[in-house]
Amino acid sequence: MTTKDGRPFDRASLDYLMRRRLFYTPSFEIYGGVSGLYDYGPPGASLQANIIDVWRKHFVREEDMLEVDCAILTPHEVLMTSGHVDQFSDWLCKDLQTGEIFRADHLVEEVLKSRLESNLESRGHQNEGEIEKEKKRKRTKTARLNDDVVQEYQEILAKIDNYNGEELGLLMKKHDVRNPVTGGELLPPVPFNLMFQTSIGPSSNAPGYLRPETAQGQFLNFQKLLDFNNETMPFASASIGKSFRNEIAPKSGLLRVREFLMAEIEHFVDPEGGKKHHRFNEVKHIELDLLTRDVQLAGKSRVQPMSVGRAVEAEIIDNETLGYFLARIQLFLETIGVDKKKLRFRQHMRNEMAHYATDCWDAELLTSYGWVECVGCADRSAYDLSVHAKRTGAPLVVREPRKEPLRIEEWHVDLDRKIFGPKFKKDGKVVEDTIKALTQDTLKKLLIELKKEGKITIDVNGIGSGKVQLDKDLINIEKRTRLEHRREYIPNVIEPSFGIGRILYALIEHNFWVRPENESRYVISFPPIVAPTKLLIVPISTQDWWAPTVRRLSNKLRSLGISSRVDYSATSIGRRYARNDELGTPFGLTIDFQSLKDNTFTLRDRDTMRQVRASEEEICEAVRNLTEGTETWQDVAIRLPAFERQDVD
Ligand SMILES: Nc1ncnc2c1ncn2[C@@H]1O[C@H](COP(=O)(O)OP(=O)(O)OP(=O)(O)O)[C@@H](O)[C@H]1O
Repeated sequence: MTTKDGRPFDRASLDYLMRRRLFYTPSFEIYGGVSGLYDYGPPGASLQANIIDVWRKHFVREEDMLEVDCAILTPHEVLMTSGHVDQFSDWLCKDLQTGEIFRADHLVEEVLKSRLESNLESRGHQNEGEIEKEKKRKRTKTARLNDDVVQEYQEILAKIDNYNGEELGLLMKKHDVRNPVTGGELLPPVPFNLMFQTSIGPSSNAPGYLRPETAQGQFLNFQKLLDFNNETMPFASASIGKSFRNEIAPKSGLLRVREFLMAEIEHFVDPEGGKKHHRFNEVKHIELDLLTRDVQLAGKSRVQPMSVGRAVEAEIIDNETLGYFLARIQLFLETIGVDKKKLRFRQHMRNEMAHYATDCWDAELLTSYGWVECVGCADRSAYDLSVHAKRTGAPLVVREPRKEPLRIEEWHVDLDRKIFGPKFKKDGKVVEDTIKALTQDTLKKLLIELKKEGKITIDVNGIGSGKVQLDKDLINIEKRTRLEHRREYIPNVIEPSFGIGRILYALIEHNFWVRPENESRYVISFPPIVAPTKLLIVPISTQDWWAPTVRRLSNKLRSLGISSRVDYSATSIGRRYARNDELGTPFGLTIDFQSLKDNTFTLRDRDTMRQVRASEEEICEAVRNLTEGTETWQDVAIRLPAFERQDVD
């Protein structure tokens, strides 16, 4: 991977910077830490808050979404109904000898990738001495792979999210995947549920879980939200909050953790009429880099750039609403500063999706750890509302008056009560319920039988012989027409689901670079909109006489809604700027002796290190425009006089 300016990306330096400047740090570190748990320090917490702020404006406010904040502790029954208790699992395999535990799909991926890499390396060594080659072959064990095996490995890797436990077990056997450190054999993969279980209340007989996603709370409140929205469809709810997953093997810093912030949208849409979106026209020209299901099935990872309009038209993306959100996700990621060249949308393969989903795309960001899913966007159909409604009896449905009443012709059953009651006595209810539950097709067939035989026989569970005979004096079946004035349906749900920690980390990687003229000077070029601090105020020396001016400027900036920090430290201006370049602070304002005389200040741009000098009013206005995004640095540099001062240490 390379940085924005095309130089090799150096993860070790970034990791060091993250810790040193307290972007984030392992939780409970002085107790030895717990893997997969992190605390955010001041710049990290502020960056996260700013990303969330943009998210709220971009999605919730822009689309009048109904934001909710639901309980994290979730009763067992809810997650049983949603399918999480039985299915929210990853596959783990254990090394009996060492007791080590691996996540099966990640292990297969890592082992095959490393074999491919060492195969490439060994080919590169073909001209070296025979002894050297032999040593290398022994070390890497599988170094010489023939072309068929290379192709097979590549195909497996392209579909790695697609395998179930049994298939992963077979792959491990076939390709001799073992404990990478000891070479020990592993037991076949078994499912491991990712939810943290707990009990609610003192009696410990009310089992519950920490929620693994925020979605369920939104589904359970559907009817109340629909009512709040004046029964108007479509509408979306949104929620920002912590979710918890007991990951088998947390790794890659913030990318796979056990507690993380999610921002999720549940957009409820009428399943009839092709799931159109009334604002689709606004986004249909937007180009997305799509990695389609078909390309992955062919074992490839080539993206196809395509406008979202074309992709929906060609039925590559299932429907307009899903396409609309994919485009909006891209716009959001670009706004916060994600590098568009490092963004792609990967379509899920059929058996990778939940069985009820009709289509699903992940927004993946390229990081030094490879492509990482940062936003999932799925069409979950009517699954969630249907299962909760069925389990609880709550009507999670939309009832709408029809513009024109619908004429419905249907088969109807009449029973002669005078004969029915005495004939079936205590079995009457169960017989009647069974008749009521007969489908239209069955009734049609029974009518033919009734006409022909003068009687019909139906199966009834739970009574003596399991069958009852009904003759034509007792039952009448006929077609009737009724007018339906209201329509009732269960909405489908399109769900964009954002993992804020993954986005935050990828954003940092995409904006991290090193000044070519001084390799120890790191910069993070956050756009002002998300930068933890927008402006650094730097008095030229530590004396007290700057204090009134600093106070006045700070107050003024605060009243303009611009977050600033003052650096009074006794080091050189250049050092102070460099420290803030590392924090991603986009602008610096210097107060010097000239400022005390004529109330002019200099303003420095982090990325170009260029400076301008102007009056207090002009500088404050420029800072406001720059942070609100109504002006760029180039605009300001044209408008205001340049100032030449080196960033000297
Ligand atoms: N363990 C985790 N750590 C950090 N973020 C996560 C984690 N699991 C999921 N997310 C984030 O939540 C989003 C939505 O969750 P979703 O259930 O779609 O993820 P997932 O498909 O289970 O992810 P993965 O396959 O990587 O485990 C993801 O796109 C990701 O950004």
